[in-house]
Amino acid sequence: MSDLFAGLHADDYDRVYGNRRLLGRILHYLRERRGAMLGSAALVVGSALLTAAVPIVISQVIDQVAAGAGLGLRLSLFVVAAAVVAWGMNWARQAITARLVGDVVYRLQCDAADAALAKDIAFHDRNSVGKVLSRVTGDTEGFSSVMTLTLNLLSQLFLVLLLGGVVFWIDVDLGLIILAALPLLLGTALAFRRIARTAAAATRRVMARVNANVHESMLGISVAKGFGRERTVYRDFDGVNRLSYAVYVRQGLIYTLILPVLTLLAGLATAVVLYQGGRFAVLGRLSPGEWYFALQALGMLWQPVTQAASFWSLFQQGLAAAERVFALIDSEHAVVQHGNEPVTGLRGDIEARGLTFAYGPGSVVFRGLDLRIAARQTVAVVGHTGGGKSTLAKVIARAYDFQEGELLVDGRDIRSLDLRSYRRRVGVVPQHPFIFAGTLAENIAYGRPDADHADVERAVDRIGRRVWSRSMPMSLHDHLAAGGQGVSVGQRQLIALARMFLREPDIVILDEPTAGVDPLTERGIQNALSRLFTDRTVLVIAHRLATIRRADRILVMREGTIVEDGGFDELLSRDGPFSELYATYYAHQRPA
Ligand SMILES: Nc1ncnc2c1ncn2[C@@H]1O[C@H](COP(=O)(O)OP(=O)(O)OP(=O)(O)O)[C@@H](O)[C@H]1O
Repeated sequence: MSDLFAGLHADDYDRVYGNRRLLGRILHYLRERRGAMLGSAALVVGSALLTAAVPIVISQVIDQVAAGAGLGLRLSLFVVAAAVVAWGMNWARQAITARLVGDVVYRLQCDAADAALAKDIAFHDRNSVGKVLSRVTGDTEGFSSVMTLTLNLLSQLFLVLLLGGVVFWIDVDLGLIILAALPLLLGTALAFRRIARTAAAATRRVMARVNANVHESMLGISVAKGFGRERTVYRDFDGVNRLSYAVYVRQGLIYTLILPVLTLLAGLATAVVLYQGGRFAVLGRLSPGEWYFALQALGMLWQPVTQAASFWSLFQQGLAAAERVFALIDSEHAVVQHGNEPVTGLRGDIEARGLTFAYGPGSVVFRGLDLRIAARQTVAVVGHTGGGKSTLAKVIARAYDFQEGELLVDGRDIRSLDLRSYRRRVGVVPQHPFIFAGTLAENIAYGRPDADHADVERAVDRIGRRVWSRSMPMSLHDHLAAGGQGVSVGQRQLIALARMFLREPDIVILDEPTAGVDPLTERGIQNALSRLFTDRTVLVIAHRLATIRRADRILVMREGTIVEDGGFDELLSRDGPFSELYATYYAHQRPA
């Protein structure tokens, strides 16, 4: 069994909080709802007093009857009235609790979504969409149940203290008997606590894994179908599902032990109080009414404790869920800035000095890289796959932080610049630009929501009306689906370029698509690119001959090192890595 769970270890964003820290985080959210908490506390006191009054009054009635003093109709009516008012108070308390929990969960979901959005790309590389989704939604819901449960239990705790106090007041020895049983019960519940909590954490993680698996399978369903790999996808799912089954069964077996053990202990304690209370009553130390009250009080005392234990599974799952949400909110950013100097505009001078970057232990991409790109230069980065071209671009775009060396932009340490305003001045055009749900115009204006329709039209003009209207049959008002179904690679690139023209970044980082577009569209894209490339620094991961010809400078990357650096004609004449690359890859391309 232990091997089976070996993969379900906590990762960086899944750390285990100590109890005190976890409580502190929960209280942080409750503190803001102080008014509701106070109202709820007042109702707890009121309803507990009335609930406790009922067995006290009944014991009085019993004693009156035993003493032959009549039925005590007024006292009986009081019992009814007290029960009704206590019910009303309980209802009001639960209504306040529902509101309170709703408010806290709303805030928690906002914070979790905000944290997920603020995380750097390194985080999103390591955590699948399904995993993040299950934290922002499923885990916050899990936490809401633990809050409701805890607030209800806290209200019962007050009743427990009240009833316990009255039993002590009636007879200290009887009180001590009940008190002696409590540690036994609590000790047993606590013994289950640790093991149940570990099981609950494993359950949440395995659920996140199942969600992530289904999500990713569905994302890649067209590729899977294209290669006829549905059975493999199913087998992968089955593996995760079997693990989930095993984790759930183990959790179920642990929880089924808790309630019967606690009920057994409760039964034993009742027998002792029944026997001892009966003896005291026979000896005249207790009245029959007091004996009845002690038994009633014991029943009412066990109730919240056994309830707590029977809800233990939910409680543990909720705590584990809360822990995971807080871990997401509290996790540190991989991209760390040392300063926040605002960036209003960049000349676009980029310099790397002894730059070392690794995605993780053992995956160093470049070590001690030196590079200088002058402002307004167009630099084409070429090289075999896996050479580190995209990684260099991502580090300059500040999607990832580097480990050693320096990266200067306009002579300023990149870490001293305000991240948000720096990113605003850097435009990234990925190979497959993402299309959001919305109109074509909204997609173009994505990076500048303040842009009006005339701005969008101007951006399209800068791409070139002829190429635009030839390649884009849809109008600017047409609606596009999220993910861009029905939008071709070339169309995506044109949309992304229009986004850049609208945004006017000072540094452009562009990853050319490798998928072929027709020669006419390619020529259109190339013309648009040459307009985009003027007056700004451009780093382009080039796959097209036309692009590398247009570049001021070409960098050839191999295994994280720049093996050649120079102009097109210069490199071609050298008979080095570039001319080799040219002969095998670029020479056959038609000039655009
Ligand atoms: N997110 C990641 N986590 C870990 N390793 C990565 C990650 N992305 C890339 N790598 C590794 O870093 C190295 C450089 O990858 P990079 O994507 O920068 O190469 P590239 O030259 O852009 O390749 P291509 O032309 O295929 O896009 C490769 O060995 C790759 O496996």
